[in-house]
Amino acid sequence: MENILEIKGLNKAYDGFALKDVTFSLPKGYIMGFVGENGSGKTTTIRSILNMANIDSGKISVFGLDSITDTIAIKEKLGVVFDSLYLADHLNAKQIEKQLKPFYKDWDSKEFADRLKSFGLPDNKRVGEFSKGMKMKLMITIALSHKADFMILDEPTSGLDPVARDELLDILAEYIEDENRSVLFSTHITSDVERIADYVTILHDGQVWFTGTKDELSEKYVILRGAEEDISSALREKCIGFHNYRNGFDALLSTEYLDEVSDELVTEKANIDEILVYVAKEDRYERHNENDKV
Ligand SMILES: Nc1ncnc2c1ncn2[C@@H]1O[C@H](COP(=O)(O)OP(=O)(O)OP(=O)(O)O)[C@@H](O)[C@H]1O
Repeated sequence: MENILEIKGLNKAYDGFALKDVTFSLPKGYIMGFVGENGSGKTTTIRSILNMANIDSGKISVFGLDSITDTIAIKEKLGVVFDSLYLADHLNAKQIEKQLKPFYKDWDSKEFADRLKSFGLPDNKRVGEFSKGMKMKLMITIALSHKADFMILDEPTSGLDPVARDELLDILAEYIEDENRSVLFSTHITSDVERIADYVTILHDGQVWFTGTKDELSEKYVILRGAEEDISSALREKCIGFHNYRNGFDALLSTEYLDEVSDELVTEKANIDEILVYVAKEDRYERHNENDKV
């Protein structure tokens, strides 16, 4: 399977935060949801892909091209949607087209006009007066008009109402129907990932905690519940985000340890939101223990 995006051993340090050996890839024809707690490094990774951050080490390829030396060729076929509009507020869509067109070999004015119409976007209103959903649609219109084969969206659905979100997800799902195209989108709304993504990458504290298909993720972890006396200390050690409360405990467990689960304990499927919460709890638990040692 051909990869549209390959990130290998990406390291990027800021004061107090670092992306550590970030490695994942996205095949052509698929949508990847990019998730992780606030400050886990999603935007920094996206900025690294776009050559907007000076990476310390690692290699990033987009369409098989190098993200640093082939930036111009990559931009020709890459559509970028940020949650804040990067276009001049005082211009209308028509004027924006005029500005952008010279930068793209394959700019398609008919596609631009047709998309504006189908998205119900006026071409004579200043984009500064657009709603958030309208701005998202305009950025997507631009990506489609220069025939982008890969769309990277940083939190595209945050702040959209449920109807606009639903519409945006439909647009992305339709976009990859042409099997040569892919989408990478970061989000905190994991139900959007459950709904349209084929692949998921979970970033935690600057590191890839999981990358793979959504099915692999849901097969890899379960929630384990029960009374504390029914779990062996060996199995408890293997739990992620173990949390005990008055009537028992819950934790995330890798399915590779299912044969160690006693009959008294209960397992349940875990959704992405739940997985993220257990991963964060594990971290808090470790930190708490470190504090205990001091
Ligand atoms: N230019 C910068 N200079 C210094 N630190 C930075 C810079 N950009 C990001 N950081 C730090 O890097 C860390 C990761 O930030 P990043 O925006 O990549 O996370 P994120 O996963 O996108 O977060 P969120 O979900 O809250 O948007 C944060 O601690 C942030 O303060």
